[in-house]
Amino acid sequence: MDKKQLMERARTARELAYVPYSKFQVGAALLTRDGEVFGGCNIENSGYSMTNCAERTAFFKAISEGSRDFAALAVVADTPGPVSPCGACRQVMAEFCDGDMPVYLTNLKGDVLETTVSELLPGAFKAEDMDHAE
Ligand SMILES: O=c1ccn([C@H]2C[C@H](O)[C@@H](CO)O2)c(=O)[nH]1
Ligand SMILES: [Zn+2]
Repeated sequence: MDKKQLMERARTARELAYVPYSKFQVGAALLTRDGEVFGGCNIENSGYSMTNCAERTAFFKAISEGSRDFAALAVVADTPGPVSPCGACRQVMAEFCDGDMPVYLTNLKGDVLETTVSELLPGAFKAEDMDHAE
C-alpha cells in the first residue's frame, strides 16, 4: 500500500461521514505495519461536543480490533489547502505513533502536505512525562 492508495482509501472512508450539522465530510485511512488499513469518517451528534473526528474513528477502530502498530495515516476533506487535524486528533496520534510516522494531509483537489506526527504536535505530552522520582 503506497501513499497514493492510502489517500484513496481516506477518500472512500469520507463518503460515510455522518455530518448533518457541519455538512463537512472528513475521511482518514490508517495503515498498520502489517499492511492492514482502517478507514474512519467523522461522526457528529446533536450534542455537538460528542462529535468524533475521522482520524480518531480510524485509530479507535484499529485499537479496538487489536492493531496498535501504525505505519502511516492519510486524511482528506474538501478544504482549500491540505486538511489540518484538530488538537485532540494530534494528541491521539502522539499517543500511538512514533514521532517520525508519515501523515499525508490532503484535499479533494489533490493538494498533499506530507508531514509527521511530531511536526503536527511538537512537545506532545507523553506517558514518559508522568515518570517521576519516588
Ligand atoms: O481534521 C479534522 C477536522 C475536522 N473534523 C470534523 C469534525 C466535525 O465533524 C467537522 C467540523 O469540525 O469536521 C475531522 O473529522 N477531522
Ligand atoms: Zn480531530
